[in-house]
Amino acid sequence: MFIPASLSHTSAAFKPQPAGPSLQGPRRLSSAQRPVKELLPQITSGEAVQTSKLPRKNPKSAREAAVLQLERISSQGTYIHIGKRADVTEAGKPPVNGRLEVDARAQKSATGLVAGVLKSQRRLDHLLSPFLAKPEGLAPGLLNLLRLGAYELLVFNKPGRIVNEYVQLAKQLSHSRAGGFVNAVLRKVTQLQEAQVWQQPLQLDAAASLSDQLGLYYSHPSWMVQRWLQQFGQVETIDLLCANNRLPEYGIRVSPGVEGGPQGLLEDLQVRLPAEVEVSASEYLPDYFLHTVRGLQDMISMPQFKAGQMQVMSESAGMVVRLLDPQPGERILDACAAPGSKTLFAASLMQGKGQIVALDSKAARLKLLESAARKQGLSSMIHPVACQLQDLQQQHPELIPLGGFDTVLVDAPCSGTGTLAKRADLRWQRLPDDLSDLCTLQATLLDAAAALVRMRGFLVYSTCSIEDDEDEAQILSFLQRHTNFKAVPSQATCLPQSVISSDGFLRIFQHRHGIEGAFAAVLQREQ
Ligand SMILES: C[S@@+](CC[C@H](N)C(=O)[O-])C[C@H]1O[C@@H](n2cnc3c(N)ncnc32)[C@H](O)[C@@H]1O
Repeated sequence: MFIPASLSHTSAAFKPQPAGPSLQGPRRLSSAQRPVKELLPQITSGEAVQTSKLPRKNPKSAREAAVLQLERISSQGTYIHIGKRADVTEAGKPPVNGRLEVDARAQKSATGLVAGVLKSQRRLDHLLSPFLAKPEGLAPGLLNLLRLGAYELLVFNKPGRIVNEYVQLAKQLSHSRAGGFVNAVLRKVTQLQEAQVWQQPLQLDAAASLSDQLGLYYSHPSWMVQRWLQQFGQVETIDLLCANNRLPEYGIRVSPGVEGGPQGLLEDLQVRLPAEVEVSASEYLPDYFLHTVRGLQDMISMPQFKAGQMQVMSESAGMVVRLLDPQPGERILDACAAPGSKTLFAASLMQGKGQIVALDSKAARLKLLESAARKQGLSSMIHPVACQLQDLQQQHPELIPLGGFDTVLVDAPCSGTGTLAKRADLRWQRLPDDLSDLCTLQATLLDAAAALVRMRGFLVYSTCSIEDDEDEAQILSFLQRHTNFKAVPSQATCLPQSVISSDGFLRIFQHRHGIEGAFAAVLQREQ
């Protein structure tokens, strides 16, 4: 079956073109696709390219920085995306290889290359594999370098002379003979570039599994695609895969004290922002957020950002806080708080009155929350605690108000499948078994949280997942275990109707709403 280009909703990086050969690899290899081993047996089968060194500590160019970032992701799972401090990893620690020496522009283009390679990885590997005698034996440094070269050639259609840049990089990072190997492989890739292989539209083969074919073409793991096919059907799954491959857009929360709110800030910013920046008031939370389609780096280099007048935060996360509806004077427990964007937004709505206990099991991530709270002048309202939620009663009984908290937020650890456009690496880091482990943890956290809610108080559960098991099914199962709680349907008073499901939950899908996928439910304790 042929999927017409109009169904593909592709980004610039995935522009469909008129008909071409099937996405299944050719059955007979053309000369362009014969393994390089036949040309360079002494290299591909030898030790030289199997033992490439890690890149230097301080990269000098965007491409070298990109290899370094890809190495970090493979070895430490640390993905640094635009909008995050480049010297702090997801775990809240400085990256082991230290600061990058490249300037901000080169760093930005390195980050773009890395995200592009990660989002195209499966298809790139498939196209590279006929040229590699033993792809699994290649040192990761060299494989990542080939992926980057193939990405620039095939997706960006860069001229063939960039092959030489990758050859020099391979020699510098690895071994002089690796240069010859990279040259041979990337020369083969330029032949695929000339044949416009990347631009060929998806053609489905009835004999092969749909999830494998979509997974390969749109570079996602087949198990994820399989789940979404069951949940959404074929056409919507393709929309979802395309949405995950688009460039991410970012929400910007505007601090409450800013004169004129988001609109006022926008007018202030427009005087200084370069013309190519695309930013407007948020469609979903116009009183609190801006939405940046392009130019986040420019936004965060503005003095208003440094002065704490705006913070990077997804509008989906913002809507969870609107559901939480924090009121001045309340005692709130944010049970999975770090790095703290929801705690900070909630505190900023409480007009300086009340207290939020910001608990998280990871002390390093809580440090980020503490420093942001200081910067935003909210420290006096936020009490950070490094502790597992299940241990709070035992370890810190003094933090629990008599009768319980007015509201407890469980922003649970989850698969993050709503955030795949931003977290380009996540699709490869998640494994099918993670889902059942995460569901078990989410249920444990919900049970522990239930015991901390006061009578007639609220429990708000949220995820940035679009998986039913972690969302609706998790809540239905909680309500069966805790018959003293009831679900409170969300009203369209503080949120647009379009994000509220027929069950009354907050339900955002990236391909339907154009912002990060998320879920939230409000539950009330009745007895
Ligand atoms: C989705 S993140 C929270 C994001 C945060 N609410 C925000 O808006 O910035 C989930 C958090 O749960 C924390 N966590 C995991 N297991 C936990 C546990 N047993 N008790 C408390 N926190 C836990 C993780 O360390 C992680 O920071």
